Amino acid sequence: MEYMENLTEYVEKQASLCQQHDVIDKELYARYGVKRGLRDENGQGVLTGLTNISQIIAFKDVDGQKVPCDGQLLYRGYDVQDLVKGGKGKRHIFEEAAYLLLFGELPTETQLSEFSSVIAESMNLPTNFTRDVIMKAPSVDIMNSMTRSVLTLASYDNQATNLDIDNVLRQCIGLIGTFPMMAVYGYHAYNHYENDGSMYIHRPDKDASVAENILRMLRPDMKYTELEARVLDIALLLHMEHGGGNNSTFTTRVVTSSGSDTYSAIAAALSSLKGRKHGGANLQVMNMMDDIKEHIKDYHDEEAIEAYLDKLLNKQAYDHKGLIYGMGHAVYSLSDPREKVFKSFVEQLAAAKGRDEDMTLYNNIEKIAPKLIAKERKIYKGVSPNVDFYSGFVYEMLGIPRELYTPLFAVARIVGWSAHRIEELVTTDKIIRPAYKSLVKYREYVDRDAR
Ligand SMILES: CC(=O)SCCNC(=O)CCNC(=O)[C@H](O)C(C)(C)COP(=O)(O)OP(=O)(O)OC[C@H]1O[C@@H](n2cnc3c(N)ncnc32)[C@H](O)[C@@H]1OP(=O)(O)O
Ligand SMILES: O=C([O-])CC(=O)C(=O)O
Repeated sequence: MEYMENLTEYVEKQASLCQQHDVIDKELYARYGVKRGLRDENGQGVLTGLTNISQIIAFKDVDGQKVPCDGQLLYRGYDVQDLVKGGKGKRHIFEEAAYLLLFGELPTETQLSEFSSVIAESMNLPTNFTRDVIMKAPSVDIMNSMTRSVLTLASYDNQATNLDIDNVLRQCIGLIGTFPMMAVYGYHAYNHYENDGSMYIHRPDKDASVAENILRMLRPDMKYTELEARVLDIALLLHMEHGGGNNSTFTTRVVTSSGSDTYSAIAAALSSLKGRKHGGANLQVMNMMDDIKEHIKDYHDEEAIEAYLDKLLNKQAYDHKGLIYGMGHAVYSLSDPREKVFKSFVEQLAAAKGRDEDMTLYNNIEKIAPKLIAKERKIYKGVSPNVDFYSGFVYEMLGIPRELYTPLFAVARIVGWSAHRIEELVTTDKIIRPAYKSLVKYREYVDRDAR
């Protein structure tokens, strides 16, 4: 107790030194031509690599001018919206896109069936891993629990550091198969030990798809409807991949480039994804919506909604960070195509589940927030709702607990991380090491007794 009090006092005193010595005038970035966040104001990222895995389109060329356009996302050249349409009425949509991202081609029926079986067979953790690792020190933060599980899996792999492509592929497939278990079992352990809920550890069904198995392992009765599994399958497809530059994939590539092992690279990627400005935003959106609902009684009252959002931007509401979660994107301008797909079925789902009033609130935020952000921040490329805006609402309607929203993002994105790790190993083989302009001025050393 005394130690903690002393430490609190000490860090409060010392933190001001960090503030004083670590602040850098934003003007200097422009003066030295350094791009904050490695992007220019139009969202154009500093080029750091080449990739064949996916493409994000946010601008088009009109008479030699670069102009913002509706967003488009291509997985190995195929538009995700076409992948969603092509998967209509089918199972294994996630597995199909995973095959495409990992191996570069759409699978034939036989290839898909073989791959889906391999993934289902890979839903298999080492003996007692659930008891010894996942159930130990359970936490509300399932992303941390998954990270710990991933790092611990390395101890069970006698080829953990082998970087041969077949070995890395084996490890990646193993992680694609076990991520849903780490996430769902991690939740059940937390729910039991920290939340006084019941704990059930259902084994995955080898004949079920990844989406079906998530619902099966999550629910006490292991039951789900075809529609629920299909919606989750599509949600996973939409979250699988987003270029090499998104924070968690770039993390994967950076760690991979140093020659580190698969478990370490993926643990780092998980640590990145959970951040509130990246994959963690889906949880923040829902918590922010709770706060909005507490303060706004009439969801049709656009003036009241605007006033609340204005408070958010001015750090006077919710978490006082000045962000409207689920809005804005580092690259997209007019729209995020994934949000559009979500929206197309979220409306039907909301009507079926009697959530029309909530839908009205979402619609109004979607209409008002971009204009307000554009007014109060310097946005040069346009701002629109992103993939995280509706995903939490969809998961809520599927009865999925909030603790699993960001982990579900990881369950999908492990495929993109895997594809990029393999591409980095196959093709680049050069350590990533960008430069920082140093503002340091040389100082003569001062003896301790003379300071
Ligand atoms: C899966 C994903 O990762 S999708 C993104 C999920 N994240 C969120 O939803 C969190 C809310 N959104 C954001 O914080 C941002 O839009 C980000 C992090 C996604 C992108 O940020 P940036 O790359 O800085 O975007 P951009 O260059 O267009 O932003 C310009 C300015 O507007 C601000 N801005 C952008 N979006 C928002 C927002 N939703 N709320 C408040 N301010 C915003 C930025 O912070 C930036 O301010 P700054 O110049 O003072 O740093
Ligand atoms: O691309 C980004 O910066 C963030 C994003 O949408 C994703 O990773 O899906």
